[in-house]
Amino acid sequence: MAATHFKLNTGAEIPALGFGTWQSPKGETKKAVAYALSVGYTHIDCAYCYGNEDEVGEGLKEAFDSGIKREDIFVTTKLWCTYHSRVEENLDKSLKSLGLDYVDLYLMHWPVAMNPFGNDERFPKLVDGSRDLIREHSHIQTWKSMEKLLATGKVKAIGVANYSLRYLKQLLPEATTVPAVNQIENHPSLPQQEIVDFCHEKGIHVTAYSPLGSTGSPMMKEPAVIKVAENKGVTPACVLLSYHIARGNSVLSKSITPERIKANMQIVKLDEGDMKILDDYTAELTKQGKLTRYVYPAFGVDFGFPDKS
Ligand SMILES: NC(=O)C1=CN([C@@H]2O[C@H](COP(=O)(O)OP(=O)(O)OC[C@H]3O[C@@H](n4cnc5c(N)ncnc54)[C@H](OP(=O)(O)O)[C@@H]3O)[C@@H](O)[C@H]2O)C=CC1
Ligand SMILES: O=C[C@H](O)[C@@H](O)[C@@H](O)[C@H](O)C(=O)O
Repeated sequence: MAATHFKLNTGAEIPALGFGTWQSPKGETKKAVAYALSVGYTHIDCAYCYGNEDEVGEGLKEAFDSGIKREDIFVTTKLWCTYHSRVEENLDKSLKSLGLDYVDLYLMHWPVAMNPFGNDERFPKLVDGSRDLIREHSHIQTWKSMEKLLATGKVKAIGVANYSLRYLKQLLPEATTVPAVNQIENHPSLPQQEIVDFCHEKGIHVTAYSPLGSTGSPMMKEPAVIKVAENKGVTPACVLLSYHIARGNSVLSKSITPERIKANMQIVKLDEGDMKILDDYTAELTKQGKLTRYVYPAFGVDFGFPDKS
């Protein structure tokens, strides 16, 4: 059987499969979250910048009212870039919207600070249309503020997201607390094996995001994925989600469609032969210089990912 949980460096367990909420629209998010929890998801991934945490909170409330216990659900949310100098304030806003008094995991969403006093609360821009960044506020400074949250009891663990090898190597020598998690884009078109290996070596759990290739699930059409799905008699989505668990990582999938939410709970154990087909596909893309990153917001920052540097 495939793993259902992984242990974090805090000793807590993170469910291997999580439910994503990015781009879940207003009017749909509460239903999607409540449905996901009702069919057995135990891990919900949120973020302040998704602008829908109030509806996620309503979905959580519906689940708690139905008898699901808070301690049985793993909730992650993320510090947004305009709050790098006001970390606890951003956490408090998320907790209020979510209707919770703690989250299981609090992540730095991107290792770059944006202007807290700019022309937009979440996405401030300069007159030339570029993002209004505070380049002199380093991600290490932000991490030090996040470390202080542990004593408040409002977060059970802290971690990072979108950290490349370069950024991890800058952070770790300065960190008092090793991040519990690095949440990164991951799928056979972008396995980021060097980051995964480094994180595993340092006791940092990896969570894969956009496993289906994000909006429109483009990864489901890849012939290698379809081949493994046919061999195993499962769906391409099942292969794409199971791939991470076989690599020792948790995975987040998002949907607002009830049938898909339920179908995405199917995880199977991929064997060496299945993984070889997917790894060969990655090797071929690498050879052709065709690795694909689907999520790369226009910060105008070199985050140190080799495919984007
Ligand atoms: N830390 C970070 O910076 C990031 C974190 N994340 C997190 O990871 C989560 C997952 O990643 P996300 O980018 O949303 O993308 P996913 O790879 O989960 O793909 C979501 C898309 O696939 C569709 N879909 C879902 N299941 C199926 C299925 N079984 N068959 C066909 N289509 C399907 C969804 O459609 P529909 O909803 O219409 O059903 C949606 O269009 C996010 O929601 C977020 O929580 C994601 C990106 C960045
Ligand atoms: O979590 C999902 C993504 O990182 C998302 O939060 C960003 O892409 C954001 O929309 C942005 O434009 O910076």
